[in-house]
Amino acid sequence: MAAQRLDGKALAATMRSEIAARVAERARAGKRAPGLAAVLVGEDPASQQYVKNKHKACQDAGLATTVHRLSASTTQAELLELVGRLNADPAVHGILVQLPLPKQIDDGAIIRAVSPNKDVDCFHPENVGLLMTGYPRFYPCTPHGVLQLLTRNGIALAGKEIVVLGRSNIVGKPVAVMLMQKATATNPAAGDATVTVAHTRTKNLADVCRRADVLIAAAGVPGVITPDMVKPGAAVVDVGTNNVDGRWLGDVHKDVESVAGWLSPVPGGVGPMTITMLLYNTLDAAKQIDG
Ligand SMILES: Nc1nc2c(c(=O)[nH]1)N[C@@H](CN(C=O)c1ccc(C(=O)N[C@@H](CCC(=O)O)C(=O)O)cc1)CN2
Ligand SMILES: [Mg+2]
Repeated sequence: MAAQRLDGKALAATMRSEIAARVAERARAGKRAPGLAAVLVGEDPASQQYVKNKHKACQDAGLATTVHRLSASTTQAELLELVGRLNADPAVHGILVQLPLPKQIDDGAIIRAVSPNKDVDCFHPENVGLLMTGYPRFYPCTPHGVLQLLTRNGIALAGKEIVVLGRSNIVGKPVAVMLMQKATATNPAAGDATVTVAHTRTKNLADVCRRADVLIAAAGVPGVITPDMVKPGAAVVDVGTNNVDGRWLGDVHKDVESVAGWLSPVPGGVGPMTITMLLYNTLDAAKQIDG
């Protein structure tokens, strides 16, 4: 039997209208619109598309959004100067600097320069520390999108065996932390699950993955998860967005569809949820800053 679809496009549409309703409510109460400043350095086509999609999603939900486009030859000092101005601007509640940055710029220096109160990507070490200790200021967008996609489709996580394939700072590490943490009133997006992180040096990868009730594929390698690596009936979340010859391919091989119980598609799974959780964080930042 074919796996049930974890439809990120549909859930994103539902959640974006929920966010739009809350933004409209704030406007009726005389509050300023949550403001997102997106910074794009260079001409990478995928990054341009992601920023365009983020900008449009913000506009559609009633957020105030500006895109700052800088040339590929921008210096680190120039970018730091822009980030400093955005940190000081009261109309800006959230700042996102699209990654990757050109090689002359140290990503870490820019991430650390964004005010932690406006860090809607949740990349700043202060926010990573808060997340790690169970007192999140924000949740990182892709990991939060993965949790929402599972829980809002009725997939319970507490006590489950979850395998995360990938250990990046943006996805693998934070999603593993969120999935293993205890859910509390101040940390609701937590899985209470038993989590294993697998990566390029993992021995017997297929055996490890086959233990999973929930498998999160975030390796960045097209088709790396094959049917023999999946427990029949497992929920499989594909975080891979690999552009191969102009087509979007996930990390999960198409034949997994006949083994998994649930499967998120690429495109239309985690990607739209990542953008939605950015809107969620920008609204949250506005609440934290303006009340
Ligand atoms: N500052 C950030 N940089 C990057 C992040 C991030 O969260 N913050 N994540 C990735 C890229 N990313 C968001 O920026 C992202 C990737 C993919 C998608 C998406 O919607 N993908 C589509 C397929 C592509 C398409 O149709 O355009 C999908 O899966 O349906 C959204 C956001 C690295 N950089
Ligand atoms: Mg760099």
